[in-house]
Amino acid sequence: MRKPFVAGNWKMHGSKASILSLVTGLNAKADQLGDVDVAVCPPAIYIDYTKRALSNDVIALGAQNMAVEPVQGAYTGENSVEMLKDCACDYVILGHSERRAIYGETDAEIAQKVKVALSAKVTPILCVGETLQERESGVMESVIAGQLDAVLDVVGIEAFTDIVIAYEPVWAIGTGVTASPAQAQEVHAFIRGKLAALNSAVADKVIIQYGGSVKPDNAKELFGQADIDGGLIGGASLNADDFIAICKAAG
Ligand SMILES: O=C[C@H](O)COP(=O)(O)O
Repeated sequence: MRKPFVAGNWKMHGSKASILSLVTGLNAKADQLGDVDVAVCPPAIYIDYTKRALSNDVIALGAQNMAVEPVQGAYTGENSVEMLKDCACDYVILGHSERRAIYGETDAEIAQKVKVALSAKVTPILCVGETLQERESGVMESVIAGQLDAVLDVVGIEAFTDIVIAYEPVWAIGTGVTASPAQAQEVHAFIRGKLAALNSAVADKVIIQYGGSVKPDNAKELFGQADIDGGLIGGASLNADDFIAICKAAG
C-alpha cells in the first residue's frame, strides 16, 4: 500500500509577509492532515524562512530546482544539493515543464540532476508530461517514455524506489483545465506499467503524483484513481485552506 504524497510547488510566488501568512494557516491546520506525506517547495531564497515559520513536524520542505554540479564551486546563481540539505530540504522538484520549456533543461541534464539528488539522499520529484500538441498528434506515450528512459538510463530502475514521479500534462498546468480522472489514470497506469516491465516490485512502490489544476473540488476524484498517489499542486498550494483540503482528500 502506497502512502499518498502531496507537495505544494509555490513557483516564483510570495514575499516574507505572504509566506508568513500562508505558513501560519498551514500550521493551524497541520493536525488535521490524515495519513498523507506533505511537503511545500518555496522559492529557494525563502526555504530557510519557511523552515523557521513552520511550527509542525508533518510538513516537509522541498526545493524547486538545484544545480547539476554535485559540489559547490564557481557556479554563479546556483544552489547545490548540499545547500538544499543544509536548509532542511527532503525533496527537490526536477524537470518541471517550466524548467524544460522556459530554461531549456534537457532530459540528459535532468537525469544528471536526479543522480546528484539521489547520491545526497534528497528525494527527486521527477516531472514528466506532454504538451497538448504532443497529445493530439498521438506521441504522448513516447514523449513520456523518453523522459523516463533518460533517467532510467542514468540511475537504473532500482533507484526509482527513491524517486517520486509527478505526471503533469503541460496543457493542464495553471490553465484551470484538469485532466479528467480517467485521462490521468490512463497515463499513470502507463508509467507504472513501463516501470513494471523492468521491475514490478519497484513499480508497485513508486509514488506517482498528478499535477495540473488540482483544486479542492476535483482532488478527491483524481486521488481516488488506482495509480494516482497524491499530487503536485501549484496555484492552490498558495492558499492554506485549499492546500490542506487537497492534502486531506489524499489521506
Ligand atoms: O508544479 C505544479 C504544477 O505545475 C501544477 O500547477 P497548477 O496546480 O497551478 O496547475
